[in-house]
Amino acid sequence: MTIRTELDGRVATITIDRPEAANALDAATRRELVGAWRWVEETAEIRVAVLTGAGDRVFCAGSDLRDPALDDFDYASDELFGSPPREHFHRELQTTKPMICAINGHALGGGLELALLADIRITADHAEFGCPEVTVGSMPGAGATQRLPRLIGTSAAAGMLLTGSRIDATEALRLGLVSESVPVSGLQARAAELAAGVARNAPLSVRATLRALRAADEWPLEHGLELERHLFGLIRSTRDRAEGRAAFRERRDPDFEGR
Ligand SMILES: CCCCCCCCCCCCC[C@H](O)CC(=O)SCCNC(=O)CCNC(=O)[C@H](O)C(C)(C)COP(=O)(O)OP(=O)(O)OC[C@H]1O[C@@H](n2cnc3c(N)ncnc32)[C@H](O)[C@@H]1OP(=O)(O)O
Repeated sequence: MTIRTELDGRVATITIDRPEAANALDAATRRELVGAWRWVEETAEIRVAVLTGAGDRVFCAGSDLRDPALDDFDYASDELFGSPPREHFHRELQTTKPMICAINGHALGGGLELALLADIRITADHAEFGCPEVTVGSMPGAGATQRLPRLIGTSAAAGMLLTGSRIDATEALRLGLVSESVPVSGLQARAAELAAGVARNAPLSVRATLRALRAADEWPLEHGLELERHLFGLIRSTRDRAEGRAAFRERRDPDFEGR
């Protein structure tokens, strides 16, 4: 097993555990990672997930350049990614629950692309970020060409993707690629604090907010506002909204049940 999963109350942690290979993603690890993603999605008590890597040097070095099984890997035909049809395979790469990425070191290629799937990214301050695919005759294949420019701007993304150059944690913070940069010794504790801050909130409210938030990257403003209005209407009728208002009036902590 090269993907470790842990559950602490309502917080799941997924760890890429191949430090001897810079946490690179060979075929087996990819399959285990998809399985972990699905576990998060299907486990009712999980309200938020943290994705991180083993060790304190590399988060993930991307695709395993030494795995012969990947030499002619084709997403379209692979039973893992080929269905649903290729054009939707990226939908497989996101859960409906919030994902925090605790970037414990260098995030390169597919490793950066995994981090881009998260909703909140915090990094160790020694980490470097890049997509070196073009330097090894490949190209980003798990979303960087679409997600990175939306996050940091086309010019900054082009500078990284076309040269294969890396940026450090300070630059990643300045560009908004990450929201926080901390010493690696405090990274997991900070990720756990953020995760707890999400897990204590009304789960339906969090998931509705996340759904609308994710649309902001892809939808025209008017459509996004319409989605927000629609979701707001649904949340208005939940038991948890009534509980939240009652708890405020009675000066007590709310007891959210996710309904
Ligand atoms: C629902 C969710 C499911 C998600 C499933 C999967 C999602 C899709 C992800 C697939 C990826 C898509 C395609 C992707 O866009 C393409 C790529 O990623 S191409 C690969 C790009 N990466 C690189 O080029 C990084 C190369 N490595 C380095 O630059 C350095 O190794 C490092 C990472 C900066 C670390 O440097 P150091 O600390 O100095 O350590 P070493 O270099 O000595 O490495 C240690 C050890 O690890 C081995 N190693 C490093 N990188 C890789 C790698 N990419 N593949 C295989 N092995 C790697 C290195 O050889 C050393 O091994 P040793 O020699 O000690 O045996």
